Formats: sequence, structure tokens, C-alpha cells
Amino acid sequence: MNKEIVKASSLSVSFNNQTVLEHVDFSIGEGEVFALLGGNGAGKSTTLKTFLGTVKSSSGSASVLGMDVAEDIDQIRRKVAYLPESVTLYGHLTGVENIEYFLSLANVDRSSTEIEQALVRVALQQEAWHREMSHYSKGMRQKTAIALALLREAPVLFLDEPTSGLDPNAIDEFNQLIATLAAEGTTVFMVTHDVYGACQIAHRIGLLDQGRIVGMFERGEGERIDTEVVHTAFSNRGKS
Ligand SMILES: Nc1ncnc2c1ncn2[C@@H]1O[C@H](COP(=O)(O)OP(=O)(O)OP(=O)(O)O)[C@@H](O)[C@H]1O
Repeated sequence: MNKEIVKASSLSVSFNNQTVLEHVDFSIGEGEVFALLGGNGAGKSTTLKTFLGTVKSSSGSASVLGMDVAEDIDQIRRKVAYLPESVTLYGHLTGVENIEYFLSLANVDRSSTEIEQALVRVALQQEAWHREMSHYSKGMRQKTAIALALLREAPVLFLDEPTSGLDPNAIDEFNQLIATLAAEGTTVFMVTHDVYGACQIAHRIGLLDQGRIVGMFERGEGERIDTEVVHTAFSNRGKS
């Protein structure tokens, strides 16, 4: 693998003496799309929250760009763009106003032209740019958040169930955008319970069950990960 950008090393998390993540190991290379796939309660959100620094590990480590979450979380947050399952931003501000506001919070200075170029890149329709975001669809809110990530030049994207609630066209468009960003070097870490969606987009999939990685699937040259194989493993988890 090329440079390891996101890495979990024997990562364990417990809540009230109950182990929720147990020695989780994975690493994501530069420009790779990695999906952590699992059913309800498998520990996906806990893993993501550990990387976001809102949940503390009980042992092992999580690192991003070589920085340990336990030591350098502020630095890491400057480098990561996190898209929660439902991107909200501020509904009473327009897409452009939201971008300007969040860029100013991040101390990033961008011209109107640069903002427009980013919105064109993510294919947010121009008529929406100056409309309040409360009228945006989920897909449009995601595009705005990705435009913001582009303008922040975030090298790492964290995505939580990114395609749930999107229509098939919006899913295709989203997958295409993520594939382009990854080809340009952005590293993408997503968590999902959607087998099909993960196979569409990921270079590698880690299957998480009851806090443990129980399978790892990799895309062959020019091919997608086989949905059947992953679906079978997903259905059989915990049976052996
Ligand atoms: N703050 C917490 N305190 C106690 N237990 C928690 C806490 N957060 C999560 N858990 C437990 O940890 C386990 C994993 O939860 P987590 O939310 O990470 O799973 P998930 O894979 O994201 O599930 P889902 O797909 O349903 O969102 C669950 O059993 C959950 O009840």
C-alpha cells in the first residue's frame, strides 16, 4: 500500500465495561476509498467517532496523516472533512453563504470565483447557489459540503452512510464525484450498512461484526468488489 493516511491499530473501545470495538486493525492508503461495513450495532459509528475524537479508545490507537487522535485531534480536524448522514449546515443561509461562513471559521480565504468553481465541480445547479439551504435536497446539501471540503483542500473525507436517502441518479453522481476525488488523491473513509453501495464505490471493504473486523474484500484491477461475495459474508457473519 502507498502512504497510510488513516490507520486503526488494535483499536478497542469500551462503554461501561462493555467492549464495543475489539482490536480493530485497518489502514487506508492515499487516494483509497475504504468502506467499513456492518449491521446495526456493529460499531461503525463508534469507530468513526473515535477518529473524530469524540469517543476515547480504551487501548490501541487511531491516527490520521501520521498524527495520533489522542494527541493531535485539533490538527487532524483541520485536515478532515466529515459528512454526517444528514448534512444540515445552516438552513436559513444560502449554499454560498454557508460556504463563506464555514471557510471563515476555518480561517480559509477564498474568492467568489473559487467558490463558484467548487460549486460547478460538484455539479450543484447554479439556480440553487443563492437559495436558502432549507430548500435543498440531501444530495444538494452533500454537494455543498463536498464543495466546502474542496475549498478547504481537505485531504481526507469521512462519510457516514453517504448514499442513504439519495435517488439512483444522485447516488451515481455522488459515486462519480467520490471516485474523481479519490483518483486525485483524496482519501475516503466511509461507514455504511449498505452492501451494494459499498461495493459500488469502495476499493476495499472491511466487514465489522460485534466490534471485530471479520472480513476484508478488495477490488481487482478495474473491477468492482463482488456484491454476492460480500453479501454472503454479511449474511453469514456470526454463524461460524
Ligand atoms: N455512548 C454509548 N454508551 C454505551 N453504549 C454505546 C454508546 N455508543 C454506542 N454504544 C453501543 O455500542 C455498540 C455499537 O454501536 P454503534 O453505534 O457504533 O454501532 P453502528 O454499527 O454504528 O450501528 P448503527 O448502524 O445502528 O448506527 C452498540 O451496542 C451500542 O449500543
